Amino acid sequence: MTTPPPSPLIRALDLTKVYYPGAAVEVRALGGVSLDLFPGELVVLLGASGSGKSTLLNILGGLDTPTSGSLSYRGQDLTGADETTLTAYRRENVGFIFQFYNLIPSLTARENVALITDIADDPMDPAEALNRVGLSGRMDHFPSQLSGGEQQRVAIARAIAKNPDVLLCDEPTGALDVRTGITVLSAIERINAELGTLAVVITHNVAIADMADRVILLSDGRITDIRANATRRRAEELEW
Ligand SMILES: Nc1ncnc2c1ncn2[C@@H]1O[C@H](COP(=O)(O)OP(=O)(O)OP(=O)(O)O)[C@@H](O)[C@H]1O
Repeated sequence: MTTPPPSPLIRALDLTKVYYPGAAVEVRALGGVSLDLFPGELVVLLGASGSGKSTLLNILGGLDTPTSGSLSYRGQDLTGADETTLTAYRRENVGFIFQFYNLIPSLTARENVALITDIADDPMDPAEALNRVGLSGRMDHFPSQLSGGEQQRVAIARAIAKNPDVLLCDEPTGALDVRTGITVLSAIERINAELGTLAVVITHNVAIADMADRVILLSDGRITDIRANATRRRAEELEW
């Protein structure tokens, strides 16, 4: 008897995205992307600047809608969903991390995380979320009292505190030096391992691809290769 393949958590079929930034100007950011993402995997989305990585991630997370194609989450079709449905999808299932941390300067690390846990259905304690990213000793610090890497880890704690199934990370180390970037990638790796959160990490840094289960290469709005790493390198071992 053969084991049936696992069901994808997110399925994207033939996604296109066309922007019209000015009269008679058309930018085709995605040219037909099909992709299955599975529970618990760590995926790196690799591509040059302008290849469509952020556009794809934003559509996968319900922050943006495709021009054509379809998107489903756990078999629920989200294509053409209204803003209320997409907001519920994001709020219940998706944590986002961006290059810049977007923390509220007048709130402590714990309070920044609590902003989310206060409105989530089944959140973890803010202290637990901060502990999971190695910041148990920094809970009552304000963002200005934290390093860039620590601020990004607060942002990760905020993203995971609502127990999402999906963590979407857009250039999470883009503003950080190598050493600090690695502490941030280690935190993402730990969340993926301990909570089984599907993690998708956008980067243009080839070295980061080694920490993934699968690497998806994007070029000119199309997937040009999907490869599985036979073994994953630990974030701690990465160099660039
Ligand atoms: N709101 C928009 N209006 C017009 N064009 C856009 C818009 N957003 C993105 N684009 C264009 O779509 C293409 C893909 O952009 P996207 O930001 O997805 O690429 P990226 O791979 O994430 O790039 P980077 O690594 O530089 O962030 C680019 O040519 C970009 O200029």
